[in-house]
Amino acid sequence: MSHVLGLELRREAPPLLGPLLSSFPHPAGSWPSQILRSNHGFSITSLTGPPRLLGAPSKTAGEMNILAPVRRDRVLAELPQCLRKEAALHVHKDFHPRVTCACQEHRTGTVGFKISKVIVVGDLSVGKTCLINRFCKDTFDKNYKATIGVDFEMERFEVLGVPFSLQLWDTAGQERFKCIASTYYRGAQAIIIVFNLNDVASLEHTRQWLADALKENDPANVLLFLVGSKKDLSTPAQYVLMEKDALKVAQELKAEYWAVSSLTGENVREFFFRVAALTFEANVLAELEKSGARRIGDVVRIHSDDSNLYLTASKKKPTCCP
Ligand SMILES: Nc1nc2c(ncn2[C@@H]2O[C@H](COP(=O)(O)OP(=O)(O)OP(=O)(O)O)[C@@H](O)[C@H]2O)c(=O)[nH]1
Ligand SMILES: [Mg+2]
Repeated sequence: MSHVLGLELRREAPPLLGPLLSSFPHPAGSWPSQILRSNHGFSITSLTGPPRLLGAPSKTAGEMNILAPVRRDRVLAELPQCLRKEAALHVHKDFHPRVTCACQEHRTGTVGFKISKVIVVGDLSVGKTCLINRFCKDTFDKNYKATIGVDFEMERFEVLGVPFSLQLWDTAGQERFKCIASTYYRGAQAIIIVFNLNDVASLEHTRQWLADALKENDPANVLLFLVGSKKDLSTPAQYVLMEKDALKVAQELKAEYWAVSSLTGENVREFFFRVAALTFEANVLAELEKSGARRIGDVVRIHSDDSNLYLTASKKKPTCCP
């Protein structure tokens, strides 16, 4: 047994734990992944005081319950549809045929063991924390408590019969905590940029939030979502006006547009299911491309066109199922 950075480690790891934890939350991709990539077969048995930075996530591995079974209401058998066709990552009715086929034939590689990182950014008080809490805990707090640095939630899904996990990173919108939060941007597979549907300045600022997040991530490998929050506070007429502007920004950013209310729950579940489904789809396509390239012993493409689904999903013909 050994202690590394406050983690009590034991050899004899269950085989699934390595890949699961290889993307465990960590500042700038450092500690747990290094431990678990060391091929010694470690497993985490308890946490004896991991390094606590100001603003670092408050949860421990035990609290995260990383191996929790998938809840019945997190099972996706079909592709959830976009909100607005004008600003969607793609508008296909079903999952990519290659993805469906791979899932049926159990050829999804390591996708079922991976945790995909999703970061949520946007101005202070736009409702990022409430959005995550509405989905993950089905709660809503009307009192504003600023997020200090970052926090995260884990959500387990089953997509087309394959387990799939999202790590939702809730970041601080307040300027003074921004530099802490931005150290957690790296390695995101999806970026959710939130603005307040009742505050046009927060929509304007989404460009800067995205630019900052993309400093740490390859634009070709992330899915973008632009989310208008607090829909319950707009009258229908106000909403229509704001939506017009928001759709333009979403098209400019190549992001999929959503409008939600964490107070009423409107569109919250639909939105996160869409995020899970599209992230899963991109992961499986990338995995298939990787294994295909390996099989023919040719060039391994690192950047999959399919992972950037905005308007490009129909570029390739499926090679397995019709
Ligand atoms: N009416 C209404 N209020 C909301 C909604 N979502 C959030 N709020 C309120 O807006 C305030 C800010 O919400 P938070 O979720 O804490 O905002 P945040 O974006 O996480 O803020 P920072 O952590 O400072 O970046 C709180 O008082 C919430 O109750 C919503 O959908 N409708
Ligand atoms: Mg917050």
